[in-house]
Amino acid sequence: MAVYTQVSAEALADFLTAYDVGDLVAAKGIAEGVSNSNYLVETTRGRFILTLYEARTRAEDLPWFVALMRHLADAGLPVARPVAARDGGALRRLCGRDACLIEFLPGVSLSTPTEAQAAAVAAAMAVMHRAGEGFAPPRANELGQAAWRGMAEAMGPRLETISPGLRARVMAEVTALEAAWPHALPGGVIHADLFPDNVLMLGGRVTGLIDFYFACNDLRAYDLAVMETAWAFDAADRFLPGHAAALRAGYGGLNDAELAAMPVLARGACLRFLLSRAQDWLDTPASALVTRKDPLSYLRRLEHYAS
Ligand SMILES: Nc1ncnc2c1ncn2[C@@H]1O[C@H](COP(=O)(O)OP(=O)(O)OP(=O)(O)O)[C@@H](O)[C@H]1O
Ligand SMILES: N[C@@H](CCO)C(=O)O
Repeated sequence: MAVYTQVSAEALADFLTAYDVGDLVAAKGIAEGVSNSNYLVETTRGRFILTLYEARTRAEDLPWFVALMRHLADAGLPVARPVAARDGGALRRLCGRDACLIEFLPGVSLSTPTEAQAAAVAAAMAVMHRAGEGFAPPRANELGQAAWRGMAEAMGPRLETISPGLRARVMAEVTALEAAWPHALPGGVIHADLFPDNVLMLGGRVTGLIDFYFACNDLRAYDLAVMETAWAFDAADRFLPGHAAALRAGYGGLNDAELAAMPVLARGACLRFLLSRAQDWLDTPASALVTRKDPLSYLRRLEHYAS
């Protein structure tokens, strides 16, 4: 359950007085998510999401994320707008954490999206990429290709406790991708984590793109490759070619170099999530309330592309 920081009703009511959002009616913690604490807050004026940023999200990056969310919402995308307090700021402190009150968006996250739903989200991603063209300054991808060797080496032999042979497999992949990475493809602002649990939908309509806390500047086609690794496999890690084709068709407009690079980009995406999940796996005790995501699911997806 992703409520690391407990907020009392008194503290929340006091926090809300900084905003022009009415009075507190109800609040409850949201179980989904692993990185930050989220509450659904209802006031006399409507519903909001309150996010308290935990250790993984760096405080100095928050103004960039807030500005990006506003920029994309202004461009007409279904992105939640951070609410400005009476003093104009969107970021405040609450219970010792940086906190942000965010517009509530309707919709639900899908556990088994259809091909048509995957295509609709990829189309929304293409619009998001175009809308990001006017956004500055750039923000480097801290979990991008240049970071993978360091992440793998920092875990070193501990990778073997997840699965025997994992360390050598990961290091070989790091080296292979260093040689094959297509650095020259078109770049821009990307979401970098657009998994089904970061999209809200009502039927075939995309009603929310959420969780921009890994957003950065990187290769646009890499963003689509991240989507493919998350949307085009079933729960048993079997590849779903129809979903992959729907994603590419929905996104549209990939040039020949991007299309040719997709298998390498998807291998990179698999390695990125294998590495971050392995970090979480090793750093989170099995007894913690947060559900650890399985790194080996991403090893199986990696082998689909590497074999
Ligand atoms: N703007 C919003 N409108 C409606 N619901 C939202 C909104 N933002 C977040 N949620 C809900 O809160 C849940 C957790 O949000 P989010 O995915 O941002 O958390 P997180 O801990 O940062 O995520 P992650 O596990 O991907 O790191 C979502 O699954 C969704 O149910
Ligand atoms: N979407 C990620 C978690 C946040 O990076 C995963 O499934 O591993």
